[in-house]
Order: sequence, then structure tokens, then C-alpha cells
Amino acid sequence: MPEQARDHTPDRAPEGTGAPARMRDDEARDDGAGGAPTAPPAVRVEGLWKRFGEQIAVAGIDLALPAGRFIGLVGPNGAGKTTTLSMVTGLLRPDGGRVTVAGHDVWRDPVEVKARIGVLPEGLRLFDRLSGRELLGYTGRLRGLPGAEVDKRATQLLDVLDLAGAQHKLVIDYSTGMRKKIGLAAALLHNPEVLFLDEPFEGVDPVSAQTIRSVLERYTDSGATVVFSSHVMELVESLCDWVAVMVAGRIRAQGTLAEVRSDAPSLQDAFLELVGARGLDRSESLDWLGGAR
Ligand SMILES: Nc1ncnc2c1ncn2[C@@H]1O[C@H](COP(=O)(O)OP(=O)(O)OP(=O)(O)O)[C@@H](O)[C@H]1O
Repeated sequence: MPEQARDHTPDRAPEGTGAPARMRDDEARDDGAGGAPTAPPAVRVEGLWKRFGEQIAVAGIDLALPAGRFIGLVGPNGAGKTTTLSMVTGLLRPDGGRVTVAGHDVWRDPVEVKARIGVLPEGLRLFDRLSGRELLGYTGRLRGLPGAEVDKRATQLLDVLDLAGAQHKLVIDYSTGMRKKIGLAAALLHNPEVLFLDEPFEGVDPVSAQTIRSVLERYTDSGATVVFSSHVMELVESLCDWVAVMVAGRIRAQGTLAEVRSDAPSLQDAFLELVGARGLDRSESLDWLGGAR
């Protein structure tokens, strides 16, 4: 694996709540070789920390997520993906570190950031006594869009996401997949620059997954950025062109799909190697399972 793909999060824990006091500006930087300046990342994370009691959920991570990419944040259960996305989107206050989205500091400049992002969080809570259409109408008005524009966009999104037939049904009566889709519609309504999705395909049938996929591909083709978390390597490999691998609160690798995959036959193999689970078969201890009764 090329060196630039592997990340080297510092091993030391910072003092107190734990934020290393590193700061960088968000301007486009020269590449150091006299070439064209590199575009600033869509999302920059510096020394981000979160601790829950004794548990360090996110251990001082650095990330630079490039704009206009389909980005996968992958990691085993409990790696810290949801905690990271929650801090990056302003839903959870970090113990330390800094996050900028489109050059704006998430915690110092939340209004600027929230106008530019869409979020489909884990355990999505929606105003579920509204119908799907009412939810989009309400969300659009909260976003400050004119009523006619909200109506137009809502109609199109409901149609594309195959929710037109259920638009007057209360969201509480939606299935899991329908809730994901109406949540996605609400997150896209204001045409954000960066869309954050926590496990967007969980509980979604293959037809709906394909629909969501084409909506997201169209969205990134227009220059927007999607950041999504998943455990499903095949999905990440087929959708993403840029990947960050998180293990036990640290970033183990980040880079293009090819850089992170390197010589491994698949992202799944590269992932197993990175998390130290290659060739590991914990099921061997279950020697009673399926044996003679
Ligand atoms: N509110 C909380 N209180 C205490 N511990 C928490 C809390 N939220 C997360 N954690 C712990 O932080 C660690 C990271 O959790 P997180 O949900 O971010 O992982 P994840 O990578 O999203 O996992 P999964 O893929 O299973 O959803 C875990 O050890 C988890 O138990």
C-alpha cells in the first residue's frame, strides 16, 4: 500500500480533554512542488477527540476529504464512525480538535456550515406525525426556500425516490426503507454542498438502493461531495472513489480507493488486513455448533 494512503494518527493522548492545539488555515495550498495549488478539501478534520467516560471513541483523528468525491468512511462495529460523523456535522460537541466544512468552522460558524450540508444521521428521528410531503414542506421552509420552490423540489424528489404514492401517508407509518428515502429527500432539498449519510443503505431494498445510488451519483457528478459510513465493503468499493478506514477511534488509511486497496484483491481484503482480522476465524471455538446431537 502506498505510504500516502496510510494514516498515522498520533498514539499519544493529549492532555486534559485531549485536543492537540494544531490549527491550519483553509485556503488552497500550494502542492510544494511549484505546481498548481490544490483545491481545499470539502471537509477538514484536525485532531478530533471524543471520550465517553473511560471509552475513547475518537482518538485525535485527522482527515482531509476531497471535494466532489463519493467518500466512504468504513470500519468495524464500534470504530467511531457515527461519533465522527456526529461531530463533523455539528450534532455532537467534540472534546477537542477542529472541523471545517467548505472552509467554515463547524463549531464557530454553525449557521454557515449547516446551510451547506445535508445530513442523514443514524437512528434518524423525523417529525413522524407529518406526512412525507408535509415533512419536506416543513424542512424546505426551515431551510429558507420559497414555498413554490419547495413544492417543486418536493414533488420531484418524491417522484424520483418512488414515494409519490405514499406522500400523504404519515411518516410514522413508513417502512424503514421509506424512512431512509424521505430522510434523504429532506437532506437533499436545499441542494447542499456536502451530504453526510450514516449507513444510508441499511434496511433498504435493492430497487430503492439502486434509486438512491443513482440520485447520489448524479449529485456527485455535479461537483457535490457525499460522505457516507458503511460496513458493506462491496458497496463502498462499487460506489466510492475515496475511502477512509477507521479502527478503534483512529484513521488507519485514507486515500483513493486504489491507494487504500493497494495490492489487495478487493477492498474487503485490504480492510481485513488493516483491522488485523485477516485469516482470523473466531468461530472455531464454537465446536459444539452444528455437531452431532
Ligand atoms: N453516547 C455514548 N455513550 C457511551 N459510549 C458511546 C456513546 N456513543 C458511542 N459510544 C462508544 O464509542 C465507540 C464508538 O461508537 P460509534 O457508534 O461511533 O461506532 P461506529 O463505528 O459507528 O459503530 P457501528 O458500526 O457499530 O455503528 C463505541 O465503543 C461505543 O460504545
